[in-house]
Amino acid sequence: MSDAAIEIRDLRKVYQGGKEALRGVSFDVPRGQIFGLLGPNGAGKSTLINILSGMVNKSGGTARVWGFDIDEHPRNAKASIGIVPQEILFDPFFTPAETLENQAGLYGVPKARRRTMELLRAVHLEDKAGAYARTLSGGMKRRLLVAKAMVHSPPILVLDEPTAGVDIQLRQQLWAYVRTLNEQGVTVVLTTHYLEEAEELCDRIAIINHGQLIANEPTRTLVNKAQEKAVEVTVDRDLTEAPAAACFEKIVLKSARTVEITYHKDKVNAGEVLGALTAAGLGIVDVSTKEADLEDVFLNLTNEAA
Ligand SMILES: Nc1ncnc2c1ncn2[C@@H]1O[C@H](COP(=O)(O)OP(=O)(O)OP(=O)(O)O)[C@@H](O)[C@H]1O
Repeated sequence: MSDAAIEIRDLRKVYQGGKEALRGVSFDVPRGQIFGLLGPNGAGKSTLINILSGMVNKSGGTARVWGFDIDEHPRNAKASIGIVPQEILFDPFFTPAETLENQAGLYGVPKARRRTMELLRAVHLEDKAGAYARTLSGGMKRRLLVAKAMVHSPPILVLDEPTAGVDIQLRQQLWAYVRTLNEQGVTVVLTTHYLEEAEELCDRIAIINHGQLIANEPTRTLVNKAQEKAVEVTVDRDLTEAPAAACFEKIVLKSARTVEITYHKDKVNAGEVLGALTAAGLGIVDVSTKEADLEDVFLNLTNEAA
């Protein structure tokens, strides 16, 4: 069996009407990781996830989930994955406990192996076990969806835009739970528009744009690819204007003695940037660097691809 939790090869989807949502996407999700699938609206992320969960039929290519081909072993493939969908859909007249029991029944989980209360506790909903689903807040419903995706204890959990409409505190709780699951061995795939979140959580990130894969790398490597880097430098005297040098991409006077300099790290290094300040007759008192964030990488890559 392959080491990948999910293996996707040349996956294609053409919707009725001719829209090409996926144009031959191939990648692996390694087991045990938190894997981020990023891309702008309409890039094809939900289509890809819906193909894995059996909700959308692919037009071409292959996909294996936990080693099971989705065409040859659809039941095993489905049993290996828990999906938290983008849309919140519940029967409003079931309570959270009933919702989980029903889902467990659907997956054939024997009564003795059901973990309804344990799951509700994990998502901080134990005190809502008997409340109608319609009385839950948006964030609570979202957490119930995560619990629902885990009732059959799948080795892979997929979250499609899980934090849309979830406030910061609940988001932190949700991520804490996702991290705990991951520490227990669950492979996690998440799609998100929150690049910072992907950067903070994911071991590896793939980016799709217009139905094509444009990046698939460890998060650190991807972040390192951002070519622009900024340093904030405090100098030893008041400045009336920002000094100029050829190696600065941009320089901004932040206060009388502080400048922020942006440079291309593939063209110059920080030493040369600071050297240019010294050459201008300034003494350097303090330096702090600003890490490039994923937003920069993402914009660079999507622009390149366009
Ligand atoms: N059922 C459908 N019929 C026709 N076109 C569709 C259908 N579902 C999605 N599409 C189109 O396929 C493309 C990919 O959509 P998809 O929902 O997979 O993107 P996404 O990356 O998940 O975006 P978002 O983050 O906005 O959900 C879009 O252009 C979308 O309009």
